[in-house]
Amino acid sequence: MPKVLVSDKLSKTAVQIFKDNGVEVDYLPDLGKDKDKLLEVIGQYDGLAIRSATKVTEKIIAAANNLKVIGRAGIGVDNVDIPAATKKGIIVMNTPFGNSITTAEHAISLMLSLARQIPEADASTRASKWEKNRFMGVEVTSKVLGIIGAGNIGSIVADRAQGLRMKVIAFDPFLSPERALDLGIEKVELDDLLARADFITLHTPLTEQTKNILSREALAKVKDGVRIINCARGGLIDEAALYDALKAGKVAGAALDVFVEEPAVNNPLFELPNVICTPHLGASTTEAQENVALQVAEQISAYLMTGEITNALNFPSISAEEAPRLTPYVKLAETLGSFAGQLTDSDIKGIRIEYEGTVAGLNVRPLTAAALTGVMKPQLQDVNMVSAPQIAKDRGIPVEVITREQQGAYESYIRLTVVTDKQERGVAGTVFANGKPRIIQVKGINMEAELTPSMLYVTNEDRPGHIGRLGTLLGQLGVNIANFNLGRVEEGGDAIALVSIDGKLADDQLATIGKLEGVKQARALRF
Ligand SMILES: NC(=O)C1=CN([C@@H]2O[C@H](COP(=O)(O)OP(=O)(O)OC[C@H]3O[C@@H](n4cnc5c(N)ncnc54)[C@H](O)[C@@H]3O)[C@@H](O)[C@H]2O)C=CC1
Ligand SMILES: O=C(O)C(=O)COP(=O)(O)O
Repeated sequence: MPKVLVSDKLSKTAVQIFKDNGVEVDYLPDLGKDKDKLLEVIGQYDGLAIRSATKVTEKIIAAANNLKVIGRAGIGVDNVDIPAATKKGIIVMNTPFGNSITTAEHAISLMLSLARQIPEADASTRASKWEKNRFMGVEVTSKVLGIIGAGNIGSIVADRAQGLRMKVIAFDPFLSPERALDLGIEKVELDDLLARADFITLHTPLTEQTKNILSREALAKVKDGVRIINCARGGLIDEAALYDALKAGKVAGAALDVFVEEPAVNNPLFELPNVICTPHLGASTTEAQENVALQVAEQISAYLMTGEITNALNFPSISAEEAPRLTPYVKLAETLGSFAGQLTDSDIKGIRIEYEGTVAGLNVRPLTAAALTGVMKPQLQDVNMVSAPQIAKDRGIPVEVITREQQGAYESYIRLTVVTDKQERGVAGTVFANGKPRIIQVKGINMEAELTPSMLYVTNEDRPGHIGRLGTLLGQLGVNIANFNLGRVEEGGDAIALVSIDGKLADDQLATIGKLEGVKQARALRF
């Protein structure tokens, strides 16, 4: 039974869902904050469910020897080292929609709180000061709201702001003009947004491009008296520059749910009266926490129990309907890759994968990942479908994928070609009705062979007596033949024998076969 650790404060709904799906679960919501303890125990788990408090660093991933999936009950995954997880073959998934309404509502709440100085007015009233004249606010109706990042949350904010009769403009290089039209917002450049917005709200992930998007220079360009809301990620604003702009009155107020350092303690911004702070509460409503906990537990369970992949950030999705249809082709692709990989001794210069017939109409990305896994496994034991495409990329191996939906002699087939300095070696296969992969061609030579756990691959010249000699020699070596498959280019030309044998061939047996008259090459293959 797979075992999952919940190391952050997720709704307990998640625990029940794991149990209902036959997954063992340890619910230790404070463990994520203790990185030494996490390091100690992570090796026991197949799955890890987190929010933002657990930092899944390269060190944690290195120790996570059984981990197959990390599920983020929420959106931002900047607390997970995704490249390290990918290299170790661990799927990283999130729940991209479960808390977006809640977070958008938090942004709107903060905007209105800023406009009317509600936290300060509340504190003053409780202190029995009744400072009616001190708290003069601003209306939001007809004001310009500048949204940086009009994705899931940004577009909900736009919708709610339009309900408040605001004019919404947005800077987002990936926002299409059609989508902007749909949302009823004006797509603008960043400088334009800075110059025009009365309120600016940030809704991008933290990336190399968005880090300090509100830099000192950007803050110098804002409209005097702008109010800024950040419910996305701390590093989007240069906090020191914001401090100066608030002090100087250039920025009239800022409402921050997220900070460069979290938990935020003794942050200089706390000293300023025109700043409202919340402790990363954007996603904290009962509804959102139920949504994300339920969703992440379902997603993690589905992956561990059936191979279904949803909302993975480092692997293409595989739906519940697709998973069973893809399974035999995943096996075929990996087998073809393994066949070619075991025969490849020199540096790989390129890999070509052709899908023809029905298979070409399926989701071929997981199949390509499986083929690459097969090719690399003989050299890298730990490679899997998640890590293989990244490893190929890191090694500069170009991977070409060709799909042709029209059917040929077979309803579906896959051909994989590995290109090295010395040669191009192609191997093709199909899946028969029993779901088992079959080899149908090796190096352009047609044959039909089922792949069994232990096989002998022999290339030779097509000469009379060869089969007899090979069979006799195998008998003398005490090797039992389970199946014998043959193919040749033409009479007297290059030929191949693919022999299923019982047990494993020893090195000296293989060397003896290699010396047999007419044999060009003899290799032992394992599947
Ligand atoms: N405070 C909290 O508790 C929560 C914070 N968040 C954070 O909110 C942020 C937004 O989340 P979603 O809307 O779900 O993400 P999303 O991926 O749907 O939208 C992000 C948008 O940012 C845009 N973008 C990317 N690079 C950009 C750039 N250089 N300049 C301008 N726009 C850029 C993208 O095109 C996309 O439209 C994330 O950082 C997420 O972690 C999400 C939930 C809760
Ligand atoms: O979903 C996100 O990106 C969030 O920032 C929410 O964080 P949390 O789960 O509340 O720690």
